[in-house]
Amino acid sequence: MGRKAEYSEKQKKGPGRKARKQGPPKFPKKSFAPLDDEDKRLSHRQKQRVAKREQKKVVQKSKLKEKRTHQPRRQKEYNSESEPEEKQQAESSDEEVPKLVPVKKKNSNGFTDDNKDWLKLKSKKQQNTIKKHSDEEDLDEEQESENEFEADSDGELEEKDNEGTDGEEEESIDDDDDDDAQVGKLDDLFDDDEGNSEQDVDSENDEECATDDDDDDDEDDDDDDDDDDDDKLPIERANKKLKKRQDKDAKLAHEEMQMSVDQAEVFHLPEPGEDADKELSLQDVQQRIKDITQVLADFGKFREEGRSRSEYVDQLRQDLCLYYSYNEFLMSKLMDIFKLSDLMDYLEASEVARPLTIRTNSLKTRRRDLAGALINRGVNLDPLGKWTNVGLVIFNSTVPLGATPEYLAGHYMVQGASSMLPVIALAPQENERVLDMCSAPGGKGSHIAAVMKNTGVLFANDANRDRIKAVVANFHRLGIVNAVVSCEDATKFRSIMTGFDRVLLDAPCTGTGVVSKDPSVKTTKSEIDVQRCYNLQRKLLLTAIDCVDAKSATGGYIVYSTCSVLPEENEWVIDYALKKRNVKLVPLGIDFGEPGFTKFRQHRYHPSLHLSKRFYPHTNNMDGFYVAKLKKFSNTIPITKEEQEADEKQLDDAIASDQAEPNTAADNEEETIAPEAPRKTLGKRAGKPSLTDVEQDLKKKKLEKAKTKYVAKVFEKPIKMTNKISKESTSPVADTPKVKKEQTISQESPSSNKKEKSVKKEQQPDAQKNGQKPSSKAQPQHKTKLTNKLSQAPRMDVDELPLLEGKPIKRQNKLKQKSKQLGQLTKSKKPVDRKQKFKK
Ligand SMILES: C[S@@+](CC[C@H](N)C(=O)[O-])C[C@H]1O[C@@H](n2cnc3c(N)ncnc32)[C@H](O)[C@@H]1O
Repeated sequence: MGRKAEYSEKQKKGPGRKARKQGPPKFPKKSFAPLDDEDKRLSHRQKQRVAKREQKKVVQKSKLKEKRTHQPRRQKEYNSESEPEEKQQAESSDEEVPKLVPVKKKNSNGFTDDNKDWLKLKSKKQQNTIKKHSDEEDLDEEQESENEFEADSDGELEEKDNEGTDGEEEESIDDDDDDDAQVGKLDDLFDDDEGNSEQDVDSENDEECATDDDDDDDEDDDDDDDDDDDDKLPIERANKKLKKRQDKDAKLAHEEMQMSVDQAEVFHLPEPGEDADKELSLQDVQQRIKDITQVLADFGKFREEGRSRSEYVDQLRQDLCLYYSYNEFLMSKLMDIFKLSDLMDYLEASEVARPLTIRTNSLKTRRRDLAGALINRGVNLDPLGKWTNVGLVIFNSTVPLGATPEYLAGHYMVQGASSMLPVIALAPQENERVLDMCSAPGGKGSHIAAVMKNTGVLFANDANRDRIKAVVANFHRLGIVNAVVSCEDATKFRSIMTGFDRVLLDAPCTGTGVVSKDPSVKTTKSEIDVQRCYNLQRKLLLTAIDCVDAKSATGGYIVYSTCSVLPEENEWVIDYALKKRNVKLVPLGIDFGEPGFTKFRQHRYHPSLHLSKRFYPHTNNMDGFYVAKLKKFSNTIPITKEEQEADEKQLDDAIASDQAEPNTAADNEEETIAPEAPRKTLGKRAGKPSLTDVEQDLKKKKLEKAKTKYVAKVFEKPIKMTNKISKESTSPVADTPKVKKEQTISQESPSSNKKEKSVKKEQQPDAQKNGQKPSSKAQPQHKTKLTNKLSQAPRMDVDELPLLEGKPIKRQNKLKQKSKQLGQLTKSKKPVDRKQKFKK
């Protein structure tokens, strides 16, 4: 492109020149113009280089020829020592060039290329001595490569040289077969270039030395590589060099990592009692949990010398208890159930509340309509999952879900996702006879009735008289009309009614699966609680099986469920029933959840137990739950009547002893449940997954204790009201605690303080409390009567009253009412004169 420069004389300027085509560009003469012939004269040094290059090319061509024509001769010539002579000959005649081939055959390391694979120099010294022999040759080669380098920088020259030699090369190649020529040419170039590349290789080695001065191991390899490099093109050499460097870097990085791993600080497991000396923060504990987890993950690698696995596990258990506020018993159980990684996930998930879910009451509305109505009220919701067509998950709401018009109209039930699973597994049919053995507060029972479309008969039973009220209330609200509600001890139900198509046993349990809802489970459960539940559950399950008719046309199924994750309350119970009755496990018809255990520690269960399912908060985002479905295939009992009676007796004894056993729960409850007393459990919120029986007992005890305290405060005060009141009151020892008690009361219920004071004045002293014999029998009887009345009064625990009915608000008022009633009751009995006497 562009115009050609013209170096002739300037054109004369004249008229009309602007209209003419613009002339070629003009340069100052000879500034950028090509050199004339006289200017092409080479300097002395350049001429030398050109001569050298010519000479080299001739040598290369001769070598090429020699290779192809005298291949066998090579070996001989390699051994030849007459290099200088041969070199001279090669310079003198092209025909004699083949004889010169040995010049390049012996490489700088002193052995032939053919042997280089197995020969290696032992030391650099040896290498140097061998090098000396080829010094002369090397000098030449160095000179050549230097020339080449200079020529590279002198582009024009090189181009010219190549042009000059191309013809010759082509000629020599034409002599041979084309393919051979190509292959041969390349091979030979690689063979012959040893001298040429010497300088490059040296410089390369220098570089490497600079970077890896102390890398002696690599030295030999490098030397070997040098030989190869001699045969390579510059770009190949550069590539190889780069690769070599990368390999070295990778090797170094690996070594460094290995060193850092080896030198990594070994986690120090604290000695027993070491923690007592220092103050541990929660972060420290958390870090230690992480460290121990890491050690246990690769015990062989990270363990501290002389420490056993059990020591680490013990420390981990302690730390987990501390961090997540569990007692050691429950933490040990969980550590047995879950793998370490799963355990962490489970514990973490249990710290977080599960999503709030509701179940559409299909007797009154459709899920779509309900969702629309609630969305209009500012509820953000979604269908719960594909597995249910009635569940909705609530993300957030601007209105309380237990007080919406839809709730009050019975369009939905607030119910945990896991609570829907047992009914899905039970799959009740229309017009069947179904028994819900432990029904209160009626979450699953109402679900059953809805699935049955209010047809057939649902028997909803619960042993707890108070809780059964919640069942009635919920059934009314939800429009259930096919239910018979009973309040019986379900263990005796086989003598009440049998022949059911299906039975649901949502058994009382320890509630270890619902710690996110009730964190007290973490610290209150003990071995005895588990044992107690296990015994009751076994008895209830055998009864449930006995109540089912194996010949039912549509059913013959029993579903067993708990909100516990302990195998003792789940797989153990089912395994027991499989042995004692003609039942088999069948699939639940739920396609998620973990399979039930077929073995747990040293225990082995029936293989079909994998058909039962476990649901976990960390895997299913629902409360820990267990569901098993049994099919009764025969109404006969596979054990003899004696065995059956023996089993019954054994279970009864176990249950009785469990009840007599003092509660070892961490709250130091002193009271025990009377064996003959019905296992009255305290209320739960409607729709909330059920609390365990044991837990309910615990709550009951707490509540009763609180109430007893309250009553005692009211009725103990009259202790001071004896005739010796004035004497006693003067005694500082006797007075002090009483004053304290009064203060406590006034703090707790200021409104009733006056009445209490007046009661105190009138009441006779509690002789037993004072260590004296009671003066009259009537007084304790009266007290007992009132206490019993109180204990029979509806429980005031928040959980007892269905949250969704908004009753908890009344709790305080009820207490006040009760105190008022008591006050009035005692007031009416006050003799006036005593009051006046006291005033004086
Ligand atoms: C897990 S809850 C049932 C929850 C219920 N299925 C629901 O979905 O709302 C266990 C129930 O078993 C009851 N229960 C405990 N022992 C019982 C017994 N021997 N007979 C009948 N019911 C009993 C408790 O009162 C408690 O309400």
